[in-house]
Amino acid sequence: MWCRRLSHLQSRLQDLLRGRVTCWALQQPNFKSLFPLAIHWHHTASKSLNCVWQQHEDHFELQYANTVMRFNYVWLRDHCRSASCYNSKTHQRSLDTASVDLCIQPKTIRLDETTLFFTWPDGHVTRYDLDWLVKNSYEGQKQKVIQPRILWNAEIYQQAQVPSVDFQSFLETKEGLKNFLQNFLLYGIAFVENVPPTQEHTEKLAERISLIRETIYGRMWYFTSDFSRGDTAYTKLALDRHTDTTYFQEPCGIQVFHCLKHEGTGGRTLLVDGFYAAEQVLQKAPEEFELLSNVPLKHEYIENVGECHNHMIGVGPVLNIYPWNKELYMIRYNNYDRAVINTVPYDVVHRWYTAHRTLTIELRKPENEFWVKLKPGRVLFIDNWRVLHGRESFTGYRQLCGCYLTRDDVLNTARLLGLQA
Ligand SMILES: C[N+](C)(C)CCCC[C@H](N)C(=O)O
Ligand SMILES: O=C(O)CCC(=O)C(=O)O
Ligand SMILES: [Fe+2]
Repeated sequence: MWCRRLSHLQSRLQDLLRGRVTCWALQQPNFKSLFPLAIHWHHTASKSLNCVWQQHEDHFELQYANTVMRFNYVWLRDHCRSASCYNSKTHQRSLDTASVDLCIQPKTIRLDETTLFFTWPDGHVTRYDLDWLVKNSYEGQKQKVIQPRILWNAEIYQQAQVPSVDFQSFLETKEGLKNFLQNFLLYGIAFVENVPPTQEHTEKLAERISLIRETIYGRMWYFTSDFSRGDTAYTKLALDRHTDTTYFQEPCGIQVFHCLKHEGTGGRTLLVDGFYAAEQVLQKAPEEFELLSNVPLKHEYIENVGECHNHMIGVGPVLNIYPWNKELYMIRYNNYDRAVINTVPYDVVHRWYTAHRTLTIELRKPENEFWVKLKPGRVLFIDNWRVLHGRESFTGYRQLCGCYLTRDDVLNTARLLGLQA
C-alpha cells in the first residue's frame, strides 16, 4: 500500500479517496499512480516534509529527500538501533542476525514526524529517522564518494601551489596537522619542511599521524646504493614509475621519504598521479578500464641476498574500485615486480596487455610527470595506493630514510580531525 504524509489533507482524506478534492498533491504528475485502492493515511505535523512510502511484499520503498530507496526487511530488522539490538555506547550490534527470520515482514509500519516505526511479528519495534535512512541507504551511498580528491598532472599540481607544512606546526598544532592531512588526502602527496635531517626526527613525524608499518625492510628503513638487499631500489639505477609492495596482499598505504644526504648528481624523484592516468583511460577506453579493474594478477618479491630470504606474493587487479560507486581506491602498478601472468585465460591476455599499454602511455606522458629533488629537511609523504614514484639514476653517495605507514591509522587520524576519509 502507498502512504503519503500530507498534514493538511488528513481531514479531507475521505473526500480525496472518493476523488472529489483536488489538492496540490493531485496535481503532481505521478500522484494518481501512487494510489491503489486500499490506502493507509498517516498524519504529519510538518507540511514541508515530502515523504512517500510503500510497503511491498518483500521490501520497503521510500521516497524522501529526492532519493528513491528500497530496503530489504531483514536489513531493516538487522539495523534496529533499539537498546536490546544495539549498544550505543560501544556502537556494536547485540542482535544475533542469524536469529532473524529471512522471510520477516513488518506487521505494521507507521510514520510519526520524521520517524518511521516498524512493528515486527513478535511485537518488537524498530524506529528509523528518515535522515538516517537516506544517509545509510545504498541509493544514498551510491551518489557519494568515499574520498574527495583532486586529480592532477604536473601543471595542475604546480598551479595549485599546495603549501607545505612546517615541522614545528605539524608536530605541535592541530591546524598544521589538519592542513597537512587535508592536502595529502586531496592530492596523494604532501611535504613537511624544516625537518632535522635524522632518522629519529623522520620517525617522530611518521608517528604523529600513524602507526609505522613494519615490513621485511624493517620499521624505519635507511638505504643507500649498497645493494644490501635484492632489489633495484638499493642501486644507483633509474627506477621507472611504480607503486611499492604490490606483492603484499595489502600493499603499504603510505610511503615516507627523507633524503638525508646526496653528494652527487641526478637522483630526482618522479611522481605521477595514477588516478589521473586511470581517469584518462576511463574516458578514452572504458572497456579497458573495466578489464584493468577486473583481471587479478600476481606480483612477487623473491630475495636471496645475504641473510635476507623472502618470498612474497600479492594478488589483485591493477585498478581497484568500489563496486557500488565505481570509485577508484587503489592502483597496483609495478612492472618490475609483476609476476608471471597465469591467472588470466588465454583469450583475455591480449586484451589485458592492450589495456595495460593504454594505462602505461598515460602514466608516461611528460605532462603527467612531477619531478622533485628531495633534500635534507624536506620530507615527502606519498599515497602508495594512488601516486606512483620513480627516480632518476644518480652518481655519488645518497642516503634515503623513511618508512611505510598503515593506511587505516592515517585515515583514522584524518577522521578524528573532522576530515572526510
Ligand atoms: C623503500 N624500500 C627501499 C624500503 C623498499 C624498496 C622496495 C622496492 C620494491 N621493488 C617495491 O617496489 O616494492
Ligand atoms: O631511491 C629513491 O628515490 C626511491 C626508490 C624506491 O622506489 C623505493 O625505495 O621504493
Ligand atoms: Fe619504490
